[in-house]
Amino acid sequence: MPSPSHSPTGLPFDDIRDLLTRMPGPDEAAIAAVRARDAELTKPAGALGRLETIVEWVAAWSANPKPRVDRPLVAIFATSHGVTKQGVSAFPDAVNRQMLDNFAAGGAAVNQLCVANDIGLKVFDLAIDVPTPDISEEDAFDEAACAATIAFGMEAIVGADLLCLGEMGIGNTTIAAAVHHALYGGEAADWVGRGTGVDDAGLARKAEVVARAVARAGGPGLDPLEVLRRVGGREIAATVGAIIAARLQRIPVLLDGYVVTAAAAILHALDPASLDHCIAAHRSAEAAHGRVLEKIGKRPLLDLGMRLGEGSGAALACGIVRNALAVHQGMATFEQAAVSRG
Ligand SMILES: O=C(O)c1ccc[n+]([C@@H]2O[C@H](COP(=O)([O-])O)[C@@H](O)[C@H]2O)c1
Ligand SMILES: Cc1cc2nc[nH]c2cc1C
Repeated sequence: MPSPSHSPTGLPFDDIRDLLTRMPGPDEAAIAAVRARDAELTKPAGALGRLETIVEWVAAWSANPKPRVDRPLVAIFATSHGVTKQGVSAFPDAVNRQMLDNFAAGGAAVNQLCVANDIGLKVFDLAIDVPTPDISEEDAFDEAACAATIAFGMEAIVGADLLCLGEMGIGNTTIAAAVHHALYGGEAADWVGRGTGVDDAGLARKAEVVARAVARAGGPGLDPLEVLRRVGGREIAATVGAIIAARLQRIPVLLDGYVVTAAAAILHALDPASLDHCIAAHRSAEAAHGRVLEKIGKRPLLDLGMRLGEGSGAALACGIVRNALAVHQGMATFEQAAVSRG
């Protein structure tokens, strides 16, 4: 007998929908404690701008009135995509495994950002040698496989107190564009960008492939989990699971670039409140990223023209979160420092 979670009846997606109805909310007492201390610190009220709301956010979603980040983690979900046979990337599929080796050897950009910011790094190989079907021809998954990959992403998140989500997968800016086109409509061309650096002909091919994939899948206007199943990919499914698991475990989340945001957009379409424990680390240079961030109501922390993926923007933003917490915890109060209040 197959287990219920591998049933072809549609049960697994219902389990995921059910989980979304049981997600914890913010810890209001922890937010109040942070605000009370902030009012005593030796600075004009509000003078640290968004650093102040970042501290409240960590308190709210870690349920800690004295918020800390001691064990931040970058999690990279890596996989391969059959859609690359349509000529939508500037790089070959072989880069996927080569970059897994590079992550393991410490040679990737994210390795150095993790060293520089004292962040743990875990890379998850999601059947990287077995690409999902080309979404312009076939659905990426059946429901059981899609739900199992979401579950894998949920299981992957253990022991961190701040989660930086990243990915690796040649062709996945096309996948993310298809997800966004299926969720938000418009023209396929509105959602494609240059990814790893395709030329004008490559960009036109991406738009045509995304249009074909979404039309084949029956979108726009599909249920969000059906969008994931039909035109998504394993790293996006696992990221959906990781975002849910982080919420259940009270771990705040930093979202990386365009591809990670596709997972967030699926959850947002299911329930906008499901992303309240997430901050957009940066706005990637991928053309449509800013538009998707607006759709999901996230103002990015950084805008450095980065378009690497692999969690690099989230790792950088982790440093800002830790700086915000250090300032909040370490500053003197007006009374302690004998500084006059205004
Ligand atoms: O997330 C982003 O904003 C982003 C923007 C451009 C490229 N990427 C990375 O580049 C790969 C996808 O690019 P492409 O051109 O192969 O679709 C994949 O490994 C991503 O991690 C990621
Ligand atoms: C070299 C390379 C490194 C990456 N890291 C994340 N996506 C990537 C894509 C390429 C091509």
